Amino acid sequence: KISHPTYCSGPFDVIVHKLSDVIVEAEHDSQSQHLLANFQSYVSTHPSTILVDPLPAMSQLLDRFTSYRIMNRLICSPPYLEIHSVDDLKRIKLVCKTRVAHGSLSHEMSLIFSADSLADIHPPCVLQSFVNHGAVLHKIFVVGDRHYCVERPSLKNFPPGPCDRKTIFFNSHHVSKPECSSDLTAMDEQMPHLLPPSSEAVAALVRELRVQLGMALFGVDVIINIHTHTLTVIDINIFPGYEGVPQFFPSLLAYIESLLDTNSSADSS
Ligand SMILES: Nc1ncnc2c1ncn2[C@@H]1O[C@H](COP(=O)(O)OP(=O)(O)OP(=O)(O)O)[C@@H](O)[C@H]1O
Ligand SMILES: [Mg+2]
Repeated sequence: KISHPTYCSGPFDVIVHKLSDVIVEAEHDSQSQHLLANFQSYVSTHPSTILVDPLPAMSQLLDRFTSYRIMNRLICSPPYLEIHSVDDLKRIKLVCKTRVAHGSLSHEMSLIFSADSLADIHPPCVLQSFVNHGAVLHKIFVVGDRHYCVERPSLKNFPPGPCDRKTIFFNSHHVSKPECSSDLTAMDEQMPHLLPPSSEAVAALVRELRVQLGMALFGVDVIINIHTHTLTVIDINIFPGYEGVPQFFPSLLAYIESLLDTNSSADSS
């Protein structure tokens, strides 16, 4: 619609958009490229229009190579696997995720249980250590300077030690959507419910991520390691579906108002 002259006329004070699909499609589709170019040119020729969120910042989250590097910078350590003995190669547990982080194919994942099974992966992809977390995912939804935490089902624990399991292929949306139930999320053993992450830790994480990403609307998926109780970020999402967050629209409006206030006081000074 943006390419239509009447939609471009504005003037707009603030633009909130969800162009993630278009950015992904623009890789191979000229109509999407055209739409993005029009959008960018509107933004460049209207510097007083506030854009939530800038396209380059969003693009970072569409590529797991980039977004996982940002995620890792938070704790300032490169990812590594400790391989103490040849036996360790038989007990690795990895989650394999596609490089592209958005769109239907991006949710096709696999769990790898041995070095031999690395033959099952389809690059480009990331391999992340699988962390036992008691099948509870904490989704944090960020809306400007506010954020909300929602609990969701998640992958169950897998016993430590060597195992000869074959690769498990799964679709992430079949394990962590609000109402979904799957064999992969049903815990076999009684697992004491871990405390949710502390609100201070979550607030600090969100603050840091907002700076690193330069974005206002995004989601962070965190789990709690059942062995170390460490808060662990496993994924960052572009403009997530804010279902389960009834405060989304009021918060978005409050955020937009605060942007406009800041803008008008900057104009008058
Ligand atoms: N490192 C990990 N350790 C344990 N479980 C993991 C790990 N990474 C992902 N998972 C499990 O896989 C699910 C999907 O992971 P992820 O959030 O990366 O996928 P996604 O397709 O981006 O999903 P969404 O769009 O809901 O964020 C998580 O909800 C969690 O249950
Ligand atoms: Mg995700």
